[in-house]
This record gives sequence, C-alpha cells and structure tokens, in this order.
Amino acid sequence: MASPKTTLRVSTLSKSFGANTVLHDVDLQLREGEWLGILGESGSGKSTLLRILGRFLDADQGDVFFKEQKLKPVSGELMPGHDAIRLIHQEYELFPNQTVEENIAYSLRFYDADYRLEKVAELLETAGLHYVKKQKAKLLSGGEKQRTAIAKALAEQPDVLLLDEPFAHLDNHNRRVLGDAIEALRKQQKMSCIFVTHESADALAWSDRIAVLRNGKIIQVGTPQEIYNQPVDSYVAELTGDINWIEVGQEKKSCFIRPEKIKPTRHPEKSKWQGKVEAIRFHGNHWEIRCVNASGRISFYRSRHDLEIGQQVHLTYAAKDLRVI
Ligand SMILES: Nc1ncnc2c1ncn2[C@@H]1O[C@H](COP(=O)(O)OP(=O)(O)OP(=O)(O)O)[C@@H](O)[C@H]1O
Repeated sequence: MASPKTTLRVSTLSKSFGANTVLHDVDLQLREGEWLGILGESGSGKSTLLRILGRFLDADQGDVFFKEQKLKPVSGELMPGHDAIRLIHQEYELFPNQTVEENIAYSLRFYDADYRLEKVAELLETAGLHYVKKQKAKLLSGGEKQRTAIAKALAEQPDVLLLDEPFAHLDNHNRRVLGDAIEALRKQQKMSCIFVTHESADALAWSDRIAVLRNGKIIQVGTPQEIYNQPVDSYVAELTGDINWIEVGQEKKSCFIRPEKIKPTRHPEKSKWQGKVEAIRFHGNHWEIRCVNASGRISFYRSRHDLEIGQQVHLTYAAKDLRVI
C-alpha cells in the first residue's frame, strides 16, 4: 500500500527566545487529510510551533516543508502567513462589527455573487451558525466565535488548517457543537489540520494521530489508542488519563494500570489486590471507588453504587493490562 502523502513536514526545528529554548529538534509530519493533535501542557511550546508552521515566525534552526517545498523565512516580508495554510488564533480574528455571514462572505469576496451566497449558506449550515447569521461577531458567545472563525477560514479552502486551542474556554455543550461542526466540515472539505490542546480528552477524541509535546520536545507520536494504551513514559500516561501504580512479582516491578481495567471480585481466589474502600466519588457516567491498603491506593470505576466506605474489597485485573514503563 502506498504510504500517505505528507502535506506539512518539519525537521529538526528549534526555537529560542533569548536564553529560553522553547522548541528542541522537533520532527513532525502532517499527512494529507489527517487531523493531528499536538497535546502539551501550558508553556510546552504549542503556540510557538503553530506560528512557525503558519509562517508567522521563523525558527532558529530546521525547515518547514509544504508539499515538499521549503517555506521561505518570514522575516523581512510584509505579508507573513501562507496562502494554503490558515492559522486560527485563540483570539479568532473576526471583524467585530460585521455579522457572521458578512465575516464568512469576506473570505469569498473574489468569487461571483451566486457562488458566494451558496457557499456562505453551506458553511453556515454545516457549522451550525444559521441561527446567528445576522448577529454581529462581537456579540457572539465563545463557541459561536470559534465556529465562525473556522467557517471563515474554511471558505478560503486552505490545504492546511492550524487551530490554536479550538476547544479552550468552551463548556461541554459548545465543545460538542464545535466538534460536530468540525467533523461535518471535515467531511465536506478534504483538508489537513493541526490543532493544539492541553486537554487530553480533546486530543484523544478528535485526532487521527497525536504528538505529545513536553518542554519543547516531541516525546511520542501515535494514534490516540497507542498514546493512551502504550504511553512511552509515566508523563504521557498521566497526561492522558488516570493511572494506578502497582508493584508486582517477587522483584516488585513498578507497573501502571488504568482504573477502568480493574474490577472487584467476589472470589477471593481471583484477588490480586485487597483493601478497604476509602472514598466514593460520583462523576456522572461512572463512580470512582478509591481503595487503600498498607502498600498504597488503587482507584477503579464502577457503573453503579454498590460498595460502601470501609468495605473490604478484592480487586482483580488481567496481566495484559499492566504496563511496565
Ligand atoms: N514572543 C515571545 N517572546 C518571548 N518568549 C516567548 C514568546 N512567545 C512565547 N514565549 C515563551 O515560550 C514558551 C512557550 O510558549 P507557547 O505560547 O508556545 O506555549 P504553549 O504551549 O502554547 O502555552 P499555552 O498552552 O499556555 O498557550 C513560554 O515560556 C513563553 O513565555
């Protein structure tokens, strides 16, 4: 099978601000049609990387290739950016006094009126913005602004969309609406996207692949399942979800296991860990049960509340779900 084509590629990219080295030797490839999530904590260099990819900032070392063409440096140019690559900042860049439909139509100003009207209507529909199409951008909610900015960018039909924290500051409902809109727009228009986020749930849900950035270094790239189930180290394991540390075997090897892989059992002979229920927390779609014994603590999830604080429990898990790092 032919390997997928690369849209955007960076090799050995480094960037410092004074003595602060923000990106170290970053290698990354964005495949055609792919959604790549860059997951990292605040200050890990995500926005800096996105600005370099969008041609708003020059790297100190390394190159950016768009469809295997090396991008020219930005410095000294009047117009930063790139025609085929659209970066959407956290601040959205909308015209505040223009309506939603005027903002989107602006990106289509060089097309004839019929096409423009048709395309604006299509984007309003897909991005779920019909009900606010006559609203001035400055009066929109955060989620509506974000969707308008994405629809506006997509009207230009870029090859690559770069999104800086698209889900930041959105409540659960708006996250879902934005996610659905992105998914619908993605189906409609074949393009590649890099989005940065510090929320592992967003990276896991919306990426084809995830690159984990820590202190300016890419420490793992993989599918969401690989990143979640086979993290390269405890940092990635803890960044992407809850974990329990367990010592196993004679040599007390330190392993981790996700809480959803642990179950209580009524059969003591199957028990791999036993202890007392210390806390029960309700999380809406599951209960988190935290247990304690002399050697430590273990948390696991339960769909129903059938255990009591202080109750002795036997816990079991499959050996294949233990991970040694
Ligand atoms: N123009 C600049 N001049 C000096 N330092 C900068 C500049 N831009 C970014 N930095 C520094 O680079 C580091 C990485 O910043 P960056 O914005 O890329 O991180 P981030 O991962 O996007 O963080 P966040 O999630 O908080 O937005 C930070 O220490 C920041 O202070």
